[in-house]
Amino acid sequence: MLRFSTAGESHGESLIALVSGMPAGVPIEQEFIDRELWRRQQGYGRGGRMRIERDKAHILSGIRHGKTIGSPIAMSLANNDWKNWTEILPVETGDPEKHKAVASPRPGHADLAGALKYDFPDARYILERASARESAARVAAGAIAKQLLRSIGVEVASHVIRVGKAELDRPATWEEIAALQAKEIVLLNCVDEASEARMKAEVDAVLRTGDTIGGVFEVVIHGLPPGVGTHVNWDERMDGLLAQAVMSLQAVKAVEIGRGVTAAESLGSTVHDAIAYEGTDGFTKFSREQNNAGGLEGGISNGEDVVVRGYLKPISTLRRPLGSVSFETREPVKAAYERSDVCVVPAAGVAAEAMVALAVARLVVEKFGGDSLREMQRNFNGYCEQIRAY
Ligand SMILES: Cc1cc2nc3c(=O)[nH]c(=O)nc-3n(C[C@H](O)[C@H](O)[C@H](O)COP(=O)(O)O)c2cc1C
Ligand SMILES: C=C(O[C@@H]1CC(C(=O)O)=C[C@@H](OP(=O)(O)O)[C@H]1O)C(=O)O
Repeated sequence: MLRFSTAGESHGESLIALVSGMPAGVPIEQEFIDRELWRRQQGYGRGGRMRIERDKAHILSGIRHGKTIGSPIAMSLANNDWKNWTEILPVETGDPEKHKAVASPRPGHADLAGALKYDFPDARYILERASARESAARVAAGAIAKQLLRSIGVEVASHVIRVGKAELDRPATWEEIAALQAKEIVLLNCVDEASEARMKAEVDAVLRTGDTIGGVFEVVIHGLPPGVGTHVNWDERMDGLLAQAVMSLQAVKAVEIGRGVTAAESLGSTVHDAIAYEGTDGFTKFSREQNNAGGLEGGISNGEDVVVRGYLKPISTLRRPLGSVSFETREPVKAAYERSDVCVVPAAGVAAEAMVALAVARLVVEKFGGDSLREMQRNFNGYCEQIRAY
């Protein structure tokens, strides 16, 4: 089974990503992993920390001569900011005078719930792990999954469709979304310049007022054949697995598959994607004129693009903080503020691509099996032949 986990705290020495269950023989480009890490660091509205970090994956195991060898893949990512925290957060017993307490919990962050749960007098050790710094390790792991998917022609990409009240005002094509991944400057990762300008204005407004803003990103999986995922068990449905994968990202508060949200207020006759048999150059001759289902029916891919949206709440650390209570005195105080991002929708979209790629790669490995890439590709090609001849 393809699995992954991460370790590391925001201001610790490094992050770790561990991916196991990858078939042997998958070509892995270091440059691609680092490019994905770079993409996650972009976006208009990020805070001072992104000027300190230059994320790069250091491969520790599982890859030799540019290919996976079937053993677990371990990668480390250095935190450049660590050197500024070695005295404040030493591994060995430290000087209590140097401890930098987070003594007034931030509404919306993990501070209060975490301090209560783990029995800490302040929230420092909670935010260290709750921080979305961890999503960098997910992106390194996701870059491995993406390279596996690429070897059977499956691509994953994302774009931003909303920042605050500014919305992308037209549908985006796969080609436009895919082209965004190659862009050198990522403002708000939007396919439409005029919409992006309106999104930027939303960020500028909160930068002025000391507030923060959320939004919506969309992840698209392109080139997946029908039949991945299953209806037979609740915990094997692809829609459920994608929802969990994306919802687990920091600040994501809702996940939508296809037109899931507006479908709830629409009629069946307009929502469902009528089936035709037109002889296209797809996996089969069955086709659809629209894709409101977002490529999934019964938790199974249906051959259309799989479309997953993630809804982000506004960032919880505010330059103009909300009311809180001091852990020490129990008196009303303003919530803690050191520095913060104000908008992370593009970055969250890149992290969600990684989560989606990992979830789909797991299902692909389950379906097509394979200790080696050649074995997996043979099974994949045989299956494609079978559904073509259906
Ligand atoms: C890429 C990214 C960057 C983030 N940066 C910040 C930040 O600078 N400040 C902050 O308070 N929250 C930030 N967050 C959100 C918090 O990590 C998140 O709200 C917190 O861990 C609580 O989890 P929850 O919102 O999922 O409940 C970021 C989230 C993402 C995805
Ligand atoms: C470090 C990253 O994001 C961090 C996520 C984050 C949070 O609370 O989630 C808080 C900020 O950290 P700091 O307090 O050190 O500025 C962000 O910069 C990153 O995305 O790589």
